[in-house]
Amino acid sequence: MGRRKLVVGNWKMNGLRAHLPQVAAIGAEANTHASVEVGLCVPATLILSASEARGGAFIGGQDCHAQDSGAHTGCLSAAMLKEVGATWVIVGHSERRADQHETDADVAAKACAARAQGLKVILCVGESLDTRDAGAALPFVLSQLSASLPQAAAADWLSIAYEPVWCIGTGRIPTMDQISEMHGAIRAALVDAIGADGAHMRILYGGSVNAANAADVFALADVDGGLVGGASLKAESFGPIIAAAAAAG
Ligand SMILES: O=C[C@H](O)COP(=O)(O)O
Repeated sequence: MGRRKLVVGNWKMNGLRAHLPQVAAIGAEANTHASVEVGLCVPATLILSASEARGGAFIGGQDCHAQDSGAHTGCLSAAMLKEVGATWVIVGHSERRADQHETDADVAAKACAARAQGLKVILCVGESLDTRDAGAALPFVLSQLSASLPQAAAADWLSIAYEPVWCIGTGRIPTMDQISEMHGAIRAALVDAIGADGAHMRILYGGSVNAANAADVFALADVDGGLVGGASLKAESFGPIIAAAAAAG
């Protein structure tokens, strides 16, 4: 469907100013693979300086509040992220769903708030190991997707990341058949929910993506790139993942 590969690093709660040379190196890597859209979602404290060092990569935040402003101590609005240089934001990461008890409705509201500020959004979904082992991964993820999908969802500003919780930071990934099955089901659900534009929306795989498995994952039909945690912290590990996306076309 002509979907451009999208590879995004999520630095989570990692990175100080001393790590900015890695942003520059990854940005330079992005420039050598123009067929791939590359981004880094860094800690909010680094967004401004990372935006100045970003090269060919975009800079994003890792969460935003659903409100534009107000009495929400410690929270950041989409407008605040945008003001310091973010052009994308992740919402609904499983770590926030677990640690901050974010609901599907919260996630949908955050996505809408980001969209209202002109930010592009990566919306995360994914099942736990218990759910996978119970044979309920597909209905769980599709239900989560349906309930988290924001109003006016469209491929030009929204991407979906399928991140099985049991694969995040564990070194485990699903089988290629399991990834294909889930991404195909998400694709069908998107077309069902928003119509033909659902065929253009990018669906990323996330969870222990590394240089050794990226080529196989990115070659799958409905995998349009990756959301990468640990391996995105350094150009030497993220660069080969970007290159694998470029090779997969
Ligand atoms: O947002 C990224 C994911 O949680 C994946 O993290 P990971 O690549 O360290 O497993």
